[in-house]
Amino acid sequence: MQLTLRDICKTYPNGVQALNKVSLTIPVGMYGLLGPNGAGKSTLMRILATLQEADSGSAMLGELDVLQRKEEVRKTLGYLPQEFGVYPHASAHSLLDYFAALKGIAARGERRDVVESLLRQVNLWDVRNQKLGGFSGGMKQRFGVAVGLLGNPKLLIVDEPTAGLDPAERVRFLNLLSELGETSVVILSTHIVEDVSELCTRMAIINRGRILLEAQPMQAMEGIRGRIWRRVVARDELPAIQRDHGVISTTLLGGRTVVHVYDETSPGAGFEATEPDLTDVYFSTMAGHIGQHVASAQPVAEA
Ligand SMILES: Nc1ncnc2c1ncn2[C@@H]1O[C@H](COP(=O)(O)OP(=O)(O)OP(=O)(O)O)[C@@H](O)[C@H]1O
Repeated sequence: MQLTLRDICKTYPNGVQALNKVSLTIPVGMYGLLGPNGAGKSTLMRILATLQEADSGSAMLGELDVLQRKEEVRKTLGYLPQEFGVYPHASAHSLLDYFAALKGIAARGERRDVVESLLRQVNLWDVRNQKLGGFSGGMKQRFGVAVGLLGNPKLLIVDEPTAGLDPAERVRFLNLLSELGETSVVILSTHIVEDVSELCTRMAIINRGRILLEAQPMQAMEGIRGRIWRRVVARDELPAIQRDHGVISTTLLGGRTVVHVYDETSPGAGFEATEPDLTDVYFSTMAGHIGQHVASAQPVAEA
């Protein structure tokens, strides 16, 4: 089973074209959708979660038409939005039980078992009777995952999940997600490159409503090997370097500026070749050095 998107378009009434002919093939596993703020990620996630209409295009989950058969999709869908509003006075146990009932798990015994096993899975069983209002951001996220997993979804949509999590909670959360990618299509929308490089076997980069690159992270990094050059520069050298070279990113390291340049050959003295990481893939794509035509030229092997 896979999720196949074809030419999905969405323009908001104010004229913003949030999605422009988005086509993707998303197999079972963890799939990263990476892009900057305003790229269109949330719009696409909401459309796939049946919360918003596309103007045109199609989305098929196996044989199921996601854009038309909304009721059926909802039965097999888990959605973890950017902001997960919880009822602060409800306990984790009572609220999950309530959501389970809404999801159609009617028999009380079955519901009790499902709720217990999910709370254990997300490591909230010990605090099940505490009020959600007192939970940390990470605990709320994990509670959101438990809600998203009700009914064993075939399609799980996770929108910018790690924003605001401290490093330990983030690791715990990503580990939890990676367990899920074994049997379902899991789409992780994020602007954090590390979330994708740590978790996803496949990914796409989106900007201004367009898919710029569809690739496997490892292959994409391999594809730009030998073309990423690094140089540590003084701040006043930066404008000249930006003018003369294809600078894809500048970062600070211990107060110094580190420049990464995309070039087929050495850009000159002072630059050293560096092992590309997914951040280089991301910025090379955003700068237009690599893109759809490059990725599609390579056969995509099964993960
Ligand atoms: N309801 C709306 N009405 C008008 N424009 C909207 C609406 N929702 C989003 N947009 C615009 O559509 C574009 C895509 O927004 P979207 O929220 O899908 O991006 P995103 O990639 O999820 O960004 P972020 O990471 O900031 O949430 C942006 O230009 C945004 O301003």
